[in-house]
Amino acid sequence: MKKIAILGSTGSIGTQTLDVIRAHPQQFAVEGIAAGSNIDLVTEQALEFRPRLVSVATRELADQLRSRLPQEIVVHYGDEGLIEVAAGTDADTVVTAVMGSMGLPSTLAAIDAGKTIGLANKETLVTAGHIVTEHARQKGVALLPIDSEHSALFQSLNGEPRERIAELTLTASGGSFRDRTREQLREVTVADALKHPNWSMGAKITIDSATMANKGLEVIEAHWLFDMPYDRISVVLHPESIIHSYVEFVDTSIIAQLGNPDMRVPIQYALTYPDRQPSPSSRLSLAQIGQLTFREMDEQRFPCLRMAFESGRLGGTAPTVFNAANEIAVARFLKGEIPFLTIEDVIADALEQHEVIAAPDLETIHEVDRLTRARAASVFA
Ligand SMILES: NC(=O)C1=CN([C@@H]2O[C@H](COP(=O)(O)OP(=O)(O)OC[C@H]3O[C@@H](n4cnc5c(N)ncnc54)[C@H](OP(=O)(O)O)[C@@H]3O)[C@@H](O)[C@H]2O)C=CC1
Ligand SMILES: CC(=O)[C@@H](O)[C@H](O)COP(=O)(O)O
Ligand SMILES: [Mn+2]
Repeated sequence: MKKIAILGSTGSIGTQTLDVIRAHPQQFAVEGIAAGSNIDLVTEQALEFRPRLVSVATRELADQLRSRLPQEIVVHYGDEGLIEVAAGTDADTVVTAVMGSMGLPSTLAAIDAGKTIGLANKETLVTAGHIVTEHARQKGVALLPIDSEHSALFQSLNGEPRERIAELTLTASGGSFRDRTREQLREVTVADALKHPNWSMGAKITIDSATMANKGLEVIEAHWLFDMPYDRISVVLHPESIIHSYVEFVDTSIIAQLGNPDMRVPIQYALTYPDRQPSPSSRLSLAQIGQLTFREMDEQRFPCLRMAFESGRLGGTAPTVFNAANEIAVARFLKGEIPFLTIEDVIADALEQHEVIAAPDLETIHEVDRLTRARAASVFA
């Protein structure tokens, strides 16, 4: 029986991870779950899966939760609680499914405790990729991708050595506004932006898909996960989200992973790896789909992707700034404080004013993240 802890159990990835576990009760047990403030759902989850540890965002929520749960389930809260669920249980695998670089300390704690990581929280790798991968290397811990594109690349690579790889290509759906002109983007609403054509996901990543920042974060994520230089990572528009990404090898062969857009498949693969198990996901019929389409990526149309590539190539603290500015800009857009196109202005402003620091330590990353957030919160008000 594999023991699992989930950071962000009440979110889109967290609930789908529990769906996978529910479908395989003989194979998985839940050791710990951490959530933010959805107290009703986390109560239900704790009563159903009986983890040893549960954590929520605040002391008040923890007090409420304790009164709803049997005594043997220990309830923690706050940043320490999240770290306790990441590192303080007997879990073999920790699924990192909180949103944003707030997931960095708990991901590092899980790695340092020797846990296999099912990595959904891409922002941790973007903000501190060299530190996360170095901790994993030193501890001999696997970072198993959950992000659909990276799971596809991981499956397509199938352990082939780096020198046989010519290029990694990430597919991009184009998000909610893929067929709108930049002029039309001036008027879009939050409700429009939250309508992703293919995937049902949390709000922040859905906006990232619409700005193409998601693909930018994923390029940097691929760089760190697969130790690949940026000039051997590319992005192609693929509106159907059926080919989840592909690898071209040096002999020109291309190997791809395909499937209906359903996150339970990559989540399950990270939990069962290297095994495969039946999935409740619907089977893909290419004959029914008829055709798959592809388009060249236009970096003028999607400047967030260009800025992500630039940040990745600059390295050091540049991706930290890209990520922090994006997180704040998206939160402001979701609150109705700034228009959609200002998201990219906030990121561009943050990158322009930042002097990149090479090989930053953790303290420097935290400080750059903090300063970037402070500026991004008030610029273009
Ligand atoms: N959704 C998807 O299909 C995909 C997501 N990802 C990545 O996975 C990550 C999660 O995304 P997604 O599931 O969509 O996000 P959601 O917004 O749906 O979920 C975020 C989770 O984090 C929890 N959380 C918030 N604050 C805290 C806190 N202080 N302590 C502990 N937990 C907290 C939330 O709890 P609560 O709701 O209780 O407040 C919720 O469980 C992101 O990094 C995203 O980029 C990657 C690929 C696909
Ligand atoms: C499901 C998943 O992995 C998301 O990151 C998804 O890739 C978003 O799709 P696009 O960013 O391609 O719109
Ligand atoms: Mn993805």
